[in-house]
Amino acid sequence: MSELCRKRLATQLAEAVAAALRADLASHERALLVVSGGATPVPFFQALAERDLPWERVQVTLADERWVPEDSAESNARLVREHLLQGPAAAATFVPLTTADPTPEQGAAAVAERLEPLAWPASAVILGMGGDGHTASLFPDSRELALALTTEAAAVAVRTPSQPQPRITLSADRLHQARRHFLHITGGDKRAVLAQALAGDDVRELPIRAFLACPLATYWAP
Ligand SMILES: O=C1O[C@H](COP(=O)(O)O)[C@@H](O)[C@H](O)[C@H]1O
Repeated sequence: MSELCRKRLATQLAEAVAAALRADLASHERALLVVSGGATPVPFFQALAERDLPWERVQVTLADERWVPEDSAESNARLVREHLLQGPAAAATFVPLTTADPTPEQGAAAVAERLEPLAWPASAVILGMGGDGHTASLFPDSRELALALTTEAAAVAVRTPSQPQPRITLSADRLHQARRHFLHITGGDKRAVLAQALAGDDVRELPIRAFLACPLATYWAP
């Protein structure tokens, strides 16, 4: 049953995101979509790829990325290429968040430069959330959490003791600027974390709280 629910959820989210892109493309030449990685978005990517959109006018980037090669099983870019940029959606412009530099600290400036020409503010940001309340790569134990929550820079390199790889994340400021925000989560554990986040206000404890103050269309299924 939960598999069917998650599929329906992904379809409904894809319809809402496609509508957002269509609305912005009616008045702008290009529209930017910011997606998250992890396991949850796969059926959403597949459903969105099937939408009838002028994909050649759509730009796609990531909310965050592990600093790994694109062919790594851990790469969010690989996930986007394999599940979203398929069929007509392959005509979209995809801007990944990694470079050939050995560390995200060395690559962050080049990534920021690559992001600048995109059609900001993004039409939509689809956030995920981990069981620790992280979203994008804003983790409770990231050394650069305070920086990522306050900087006006587009992207921040982050080191997180709980995570095996260094990462790069869009800053909270850049994510906040989007015209629409969606949260895509599944399962009872994440519902409980969201309920906990809604009941408090310390962003450093549960970074998802940074996005609860403005409209956050929440898509949840068991
Ligand atoms: O590490 C990450 O995790 C979150 C949630 O992933 P999920 O597998 O639990 O869906 C994701 O939003 C983020 O982009 C990703 O880098």
